Amino acid sequence: VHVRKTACQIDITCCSFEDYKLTTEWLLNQTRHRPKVAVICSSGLGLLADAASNKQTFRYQDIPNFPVSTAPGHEGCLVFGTVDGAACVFMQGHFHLYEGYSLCQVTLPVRIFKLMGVESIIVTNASGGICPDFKVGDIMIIKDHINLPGFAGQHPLCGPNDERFGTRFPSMSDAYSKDLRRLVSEVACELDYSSFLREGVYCMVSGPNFETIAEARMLLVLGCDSVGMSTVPEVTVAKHCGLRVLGLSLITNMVSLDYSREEKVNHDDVLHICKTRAKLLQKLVTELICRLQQQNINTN
Ligand SMILES: O=P(O)(O)O[C@@H]1C[C@H](O)[C@@H](CO)O1
Ligand SMILES: Nc1nc2[nH]cnc2c(=O)[nH]1
Repeated sequence: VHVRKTACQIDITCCSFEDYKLTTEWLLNQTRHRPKVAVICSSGLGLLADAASNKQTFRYQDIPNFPVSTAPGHEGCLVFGTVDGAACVFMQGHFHLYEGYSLCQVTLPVRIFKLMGVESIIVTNASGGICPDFKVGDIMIIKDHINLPGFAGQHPLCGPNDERFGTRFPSMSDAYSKDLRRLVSEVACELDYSSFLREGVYCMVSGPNFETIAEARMLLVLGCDSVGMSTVPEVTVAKHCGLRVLGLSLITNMVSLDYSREEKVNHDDVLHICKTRAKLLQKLVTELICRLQQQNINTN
């Protein structure tokens, strides 16, 4: 892991291809699992890994080059296991800009998954609802995103491009796989989730503060349906290296658009809603992985 200067002379920590390879080989030497699906579990959603069997767990602090989770509600464990015979890897907790990590560190696991042979990645997060039709507890399939830090140069692909991962100028017009979105909506309908299933645009802000009312109003005008502090860097890097991406966002609070509203959002409430909805999300993600596995069997 190296420290280098960006064009504006900010020190950023970044990784070389050899760093990614070293961590990948270290993990592959410790486990027999060869996952095709990776799941990033956000704040309070580590439980998504509980449905896996034959589990093997590594603490982030024990994995070479891995950052450690400092955000409350993030267990900081990498869990390998099988779901309905499909080998998967789950990140129980992920990394955020507001923790002081560079976007290279935030996205490091995604490139390791790629080198391991992962093909599809399911990214989850907790977010605040901007769309007035949304309700707390809704599950939003991410259709698209707005990379607000990226507009200001905080972008995980800034710096020298390594062609072994992907092209210098990747397209992001189809960042979230249409097939996976269709499949997850079918699964959600069968599970009778339609009354709280949404689809929309997720906007990333750096955090760590929640939005001012003026910022929330601006996000509404910009076409955002929900806002959070993660996901976009991981998705951008996943898309860059050719992974199929599905994003699921749990609406944990409604963002205030009104100066007269007294209610204030806080992280404990976010974690509480995650806890109450984690089982539902777990069922959805597990069923989706089973379907992907069946499709694989049928197409091979
Ligand atoms: O890890 P995610 O993005 O799901 O967590 C959200 C954003 C902040 O980390 C935190 C705010 O409560 O929840
Ligand atoms: N930025 C932001 N992140 C969140 N994560 C969960 N809720 C929120 C929210 O209201 N705003």
